[in-house]
Formats: sequence, structure tokens, C-alpha cells
Amino acid sequence: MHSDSLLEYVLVNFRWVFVVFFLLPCTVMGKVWATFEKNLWSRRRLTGLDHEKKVKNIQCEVRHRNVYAPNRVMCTARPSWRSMTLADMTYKKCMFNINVHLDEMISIDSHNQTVRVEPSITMGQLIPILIQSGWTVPVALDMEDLTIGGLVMGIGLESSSFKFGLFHKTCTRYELITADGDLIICSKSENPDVFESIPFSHGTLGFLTAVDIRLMPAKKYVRLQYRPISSLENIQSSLISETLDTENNDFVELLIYSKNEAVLMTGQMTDGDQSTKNINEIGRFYKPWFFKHVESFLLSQKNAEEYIPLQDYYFRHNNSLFWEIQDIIPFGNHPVFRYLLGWIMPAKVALLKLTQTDTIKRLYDEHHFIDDFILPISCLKKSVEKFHEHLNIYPIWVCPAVLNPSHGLVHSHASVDSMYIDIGLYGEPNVSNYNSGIAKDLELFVLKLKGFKMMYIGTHLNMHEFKKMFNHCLYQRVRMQLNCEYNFPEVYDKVNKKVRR
Ligand SMILES: Cc1cc2nc3c(=O)[nH]c(=O)nc-3n(C[C@H](O)[C@H](O)[C@H](O)COP(=O)(O)OP(=O)(O)OC[C@H]3O[C@@H](n4cnc5c(N)ncnc54)[C@H](O)[C@@H]3O)c2cc1C
Ligand SMILES: NC(=O)C1=CN([C@@H]2O[C@H](COP(=O)(O)OP(=O)(O)OC[C@H]3O[C@@H](n4cnc5c(N)ncnc54)[C@H](OP(=O)(O)O)[C@@H]3O)[C@@H](O)[C@H]2O)C=CC1
Ligand SMILES: CC(C)=CCC[C@@H](C)[C@H]1CC[C@@]2(C)C3=C(CC[C@]12C)[C@@]1(C)CC[C@H](O)C(C)(C)[C@@H]1CC3
Repeated sequence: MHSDSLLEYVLVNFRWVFVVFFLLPCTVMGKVWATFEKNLWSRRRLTGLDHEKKVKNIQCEVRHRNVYAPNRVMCTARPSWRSMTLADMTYKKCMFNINVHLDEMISIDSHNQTVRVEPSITMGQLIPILIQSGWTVPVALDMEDLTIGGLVMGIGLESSSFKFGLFHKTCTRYELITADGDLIICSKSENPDVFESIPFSHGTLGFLTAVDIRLMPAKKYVRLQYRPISSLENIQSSLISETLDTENNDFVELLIYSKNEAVLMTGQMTDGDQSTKNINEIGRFYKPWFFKHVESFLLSQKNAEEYIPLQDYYFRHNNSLFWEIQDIIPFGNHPVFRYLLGWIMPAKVALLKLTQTDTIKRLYDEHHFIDDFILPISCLKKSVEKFHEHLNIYPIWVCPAVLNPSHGLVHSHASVDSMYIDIGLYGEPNVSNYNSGIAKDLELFVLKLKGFKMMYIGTHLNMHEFKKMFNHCLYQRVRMQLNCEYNFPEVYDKVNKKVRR
């Protein structure tokens, strides 16, 4: 066998060998390096001045492009392999790349309870700093590598979104560099139209350089209740009633394990007291994958309650990349593996992406389904039945989120706040007639139910359908106002499947 094809064969069939013996050690070395760099070399704390200098450099880059390459529309220079997407963002190759890699926390304003951060800071960097200072954010995302900029410019939601909405709803101010190289501030009172249009605009109105996020006091634990439920009717009605109970619940999440079986989780942030028992530090390296732990309550058919340290709770799906890591390291949840090598998990998504071959990509394309659909909560039963018929993938992640009737791209279709659910389907379809063409049918199904879809995978919808799903009226007006037409692409030109391969 030719040496290239041998390597390909090993990478496809024994990806775990490569991941366990090469990528995991690389990830550890990366972590050691990052700690070393932060602690020894970059002792300086960021001051407002440092941030201003970096912003000026970006403004210069934009103005430089305006003189020397006005024909090429702009996007960020963040390489595709670093981003939390499955496919390559091929549009980056023909656009003018501006380096906006600003990744520090700027300041905490305890009086107004906000934190100002640069956009490339990740959840994994931000949350530990905040928790150490006694704070947290209302919507803390579950994967460490997600960036604040990506969550504002895309969308983000979590198990607290039934109370606080999508991630951007907790942001109070953005700093944006426009196509002309000017720096503008956007908030509810300053440039309110731009403020409303930025979420989901995927960097097509300007470059974010700072974001203010609301803070709330952190507590030590999440008291989490697990409740196994059977039958889709019961699952839907129980979920609806828990999302209405915003007094008692801080977190609501559902994992569906088969067409008629699910575990509903509700949680409260608490400091506990001296009598607090049942503390489960699920973030410890030897602990089972979270979705397997939750499944154990379904198997035993018992309600249960545990106290989980706050940070462990936030990143509960990080170690197992929801359930995607089981396809890469099939024995990753075996106790022997966990005790021996669990401490170097998880593999860095960026490294996994950087080293995936074309064959792996093709195999994922043809035999794997990954997507998130956002639908009105009343459509849960109908949607799960549809997804069961066409995909039959379990577990299914269900996360409720309240949407407001704004003029932004993503909004509630009713004239009042309405409860939606994110339905996440990740895995290998178990139906005999599966083909990747089904993805478009499912998007149309969601469009018909007045739902949305996340764009980290891209979309098969055409421009007309896409505009029906996301309200473009205000967005178009703001694009005119900010002179975006020949300087930034339209959102659709960044998220359609032709440019995400
Ligand atoms: C195998 C490997 C794995 C790695 N894994 C990780 C990882 O998991 N996590 C991690 O954080 N880092 C990782 N790194 C390090 C990472 O590659 C670099 O640290 C990172 O890319 C540096 O980014 P930067 O923003 O400093 O920009 P640069 O690397 O300087 O630039 C990024 C891009 O921007 C373009 N660019 C720069 N300036 C301009 C300009 N003025 N105008 C237009 N375009 C411009 C460049 O052409 C380049 O394409 C890894 C590196 C390697 C080799
Ligand atoms: N729980 C959740 O809610 C999860 C959400 N996601 C999705 O992942 C994505 C976030 O991943 P992440 O890797 O952080 O981000 P990405 O690198 O994927 O960026 C997402 C978009 O935001 C734009 N963007 C990012 N930073 C800036 C900036 N400073 N200025 C202007 N535009 C910017 C990018 O523009 P450009 O194309 O120019 O680079 C890109 O279009 C989101 O789309 C989110 O929906 C994924 C997993 C979980
Ligand atoms: C709204 C929510 C909660 C979304 C969760 C999305 C995750 C399940 C996605 C985000 C990034 C993601 C697409 C990824 C992958 C699986 C699904 C992930 C983790 C994997 C690891 C699958 C294997 C691939 O070869 C590769 C390594 C490129 C990707 C990387 C990104």
C-alpha cells in the first residue's frame, strides 16, 4: 500500500490511535504552554490602553484594505480550523482577512454588574476567572472553545436560556469597527438599530472589538434534579411546565434517549450548607461522560438529586463533545481509559479539525448528521416524531430558550416573548434510506413550523427561504447605513453550504 494511503487508512479506521497517542499529548502540551505564557511572560494585566492600541491596529488594517484592496469584501482572519464548525469556511480564501484576534478580559464593573471582554476570549478562559472573582454570566455556554465574538455574531444558548434568552440578550454594549474603519459604540441607547442587528450577523456589519456582558453573583453548586419520563406527551408537558417555573428553576435541560424515554433535568444555583451531601464533581477526569451518567437514571427509573460544582455543571458536555467523542474514541468512557488517560481529555477540537483528512470529511458528510433546530416548544412532539422517522439518532439534546419579538434577524414570531426549544441531533442516522439530501427537507420542515436553525453547520436553504427564516428588514437598513454593501458579504454568503464544505 502506498504510504499516503496507509496513513489515510489508519486515520480513518483507527482515528483513536492518532487521537490518543498524538493529539491528546499535543493538547496537554498546548495547555502547559498557554499556562506558561500567561503566567510567566504575560504578567501584565490588560489595561484600557492596551485594548485601545489593538483596536487602532485593526482600524489601520481596515483603512489599508480600503485603499489597496477595495474590491475584496472582508471577514476575520480566524482560521477555519479554530472555529466550532464542522465544515471549512471556504469563503475566507477569497475574502480579505482582517486579524481581530483579541482575547483578553478588559475589566469587571462590580457596581453595574458587567464584564467587558475582547471577542476572541473563550468560555473556557472567561468562566474560571469570573467564578474566582465571585461572578458568573447568566448564559454560560457548555463548550470551552466557544468565543464570545462567535456567540454574539452566531447565536448561543444554554440550559439557563429559558430564563435569560439567547446569549446576546445578556450583552449590553458592543464596540464595532465599521467598513470605513470607524469605531462605534452600540447599546440600547447608542446606535440602537445597529445594536439590534449585530446578533446573528456573522461579522457582516463590522468587526467586534469588545462586548459588555451582564454579570450575576456565582454560587458554589447547581442542585440538579434528574427525572426519567416516558411518552412524548408527558415529556412535552413536563418540559413546558418546568420552563414556566422561573421562580424555582435556574436551569432546564432534557435528554431524549429513545422515542418515548427521556430524562428531564432542572437545577438551581445554590451555596449549599454544611449538611450538603451528594456532591458530584462531574468535571473530575475519571468521572463518566455526562450523558452516560444521566442515562443511568433512566435505566434505574429513579428520580435523583445531586450537587454539582458550578463550573463542572457549565462544562458538563465538554469532555464528551456532547456524544460525538464516542465515534472517535469508542472506549473513551471505559473506566480503565478514564483512570489512565482521562486526565488528558478532551482532545482540542481545533486540533481534531486541523488533522482530519478529506476522507474523514467525506464520511462525516455522507454518514453523519449534526445540526440544531430551534422550534416553538409546542412542536416538540411533532418534531421528535419527524426526526425519529428520518434520522433515528439518540440521544437528542433539548434546551428551552425564550425568544423576544425584536426586529433582529432571530426573533419570536409572536408579538410577545415565546418559549422555543433547541433540538440538537448529533450522530449516525439509524434509518436504512438515509442520504444527506434529507438535511434540506428537515430545514424546510423547520421553516414551515416558523422555526430557525443554528448556522455553525451551514444551510441548504436558498436565499429566498433563508430570508423567510431570518427577518432581513432592519439588517438591510443597517447595512446601507454602515456602508457594508461592497465591503462585507451578506450573511447568506457566509453560511450557505456552497461556502461551508
Ligand atoms: C498544529 C497546531 C495546532 C495549534 N493548535 C492550537 C489550538 O488548539 N489553539 C490555539 O489557540 N492555538 C493553536 N495553535 C496556534 C495558532 O496557530 C496560532 O497561535 C494562531 O493562529 C495565531 O493567531 P493570530 O490571531 O495570532 O494570527 P496570525 O497567525 O498572525 O494570523 C492568522 C491569519 O491572519 C492573517 N493576517 C494576519 N495579519 C493580517 C493582516 N494585517 N491583514 C490580513 N490578514 C492578516 C494571516 O495571514 C493568517 O492567515 C496551533 C498551531 C499549530 C501549528
Ligand atoms: N451551545 C451553543 O449555543 C453552541 C453554539 N455554537 C455555534 O458556534 C459558533 C461560535 O463558534 P466560534 O468558534 O466561537 O466562532 P466562529 O469562529 O465560528 O465565528 C462565528 C461567526 O462570528 C463571526 N465573528 C467572530 N468573531 C468576530 C468578530 N470579532 N468580529 C466580527 N465577526 C466575528 C465570524 O466571522 P468570520 O466568518 O468573518 O470569521 C463567524 O461568521 C456560533 O455560530 C454558535 O452558534 C456551537 C456549539 C454550541
Ligand atoms: C447548540 C449546541 C449545543 C451545539 C453543539 C454542537 C456540537 C455537538 C458540535 C460543535 C462543533 C462540532 C460540530 C464538531 C464536531 C462534532 C459536533 C460538534 C462538537 C467534530 C468533533 C466531529 C468530528 C470531526 O472530524 C471534527 C473534529 C471536524 C468536528 C469538530 C467540530
